Amino acid sequence: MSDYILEARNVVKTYNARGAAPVHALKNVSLGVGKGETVGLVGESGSGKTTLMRMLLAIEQPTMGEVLYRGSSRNSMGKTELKEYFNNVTAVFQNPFSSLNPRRRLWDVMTERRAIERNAKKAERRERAAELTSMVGLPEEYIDRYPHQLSGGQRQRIAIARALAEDPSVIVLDEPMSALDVSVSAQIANLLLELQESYGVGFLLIGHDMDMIRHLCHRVAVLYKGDIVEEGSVDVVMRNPEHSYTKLLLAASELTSLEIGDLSDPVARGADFRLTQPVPTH
Ligand SMILES: Nc1ncnc2c1ncn2[C@@H]1O[C@H](COP(=O)(O)OP(=O)(O)OP(=O)(O)O)[C@@H](O)[C@H]1O
Repeated sequence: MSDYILEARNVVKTYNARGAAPVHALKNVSLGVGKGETVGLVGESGSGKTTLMRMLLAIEQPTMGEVLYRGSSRNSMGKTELKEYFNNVTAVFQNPFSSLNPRRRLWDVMTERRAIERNAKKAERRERAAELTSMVGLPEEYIDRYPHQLSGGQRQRIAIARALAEDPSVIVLDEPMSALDVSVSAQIANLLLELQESYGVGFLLIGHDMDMIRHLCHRVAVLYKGDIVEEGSVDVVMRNPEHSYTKLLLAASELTSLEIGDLSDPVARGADFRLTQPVPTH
């Protein structure tokens, strides 16, 4: 048995639309995330990243192969195991402007699952929401706000807080910084590092930004036309990329670093912005 908390094993996904040729979105993909580990998943548009994410979150079923949580196949899970899987494998999506229900206050947004799964009452939910808000570096009073009263970075913090609500083992992050500007992205990256250090949560980080992947990930996998063409520790892959697409991504990131500054620069990374510091401005 592997040590992965969440794992895709030999996953194939083919989309068949009537009258069109089948789309082989995932050909035979195996990828796992261990406890407290951050795995980067990179690949060009259409390579299958979202499809793999949907399989791992059990939003869709693979055509072949399986998804396992703590070694149990999703297909053979009973009701209790499924509940544990859904509480333990959560997600943060790309766009914090569309992923939070605009008609609900933040305490309600963050603890919805607690209400459904545990029939938790309002007082308990508000208490948990206040804890979560401070875990992600926002003032507790924010729980009574609506999403539109927050900046993009603050909304993404709330989306992360919502994903943390039931103490998950793995969070799948789908390009969580892509709608944010560089300095806010750097602050969110620091928050992820701190959350991992404090709570041992594993991350699957989907993205294109090789600087961010280098900064946050232990391992990286490169998806290309539905296959993982390269996988390994970030250091090895970045220093010695083998596949031409990996080389291309790295070359592109070198160009952007020249334009926007290097993330290894502590100021550009927002390193002075820690959870222990006062209220964030973004
Ligand atoms: N429901 C679907 N029906 C048919 N084809 C689909 C469906 N979902 C995805 N595809 C196809 O599967 C392939 C992989 O798509 P996917 O969205 O997983 O790529 P991606 O790497 O996430 O791309 P992007 O970075 O643009 O989001 C694409 O060719 C896409 O058109």
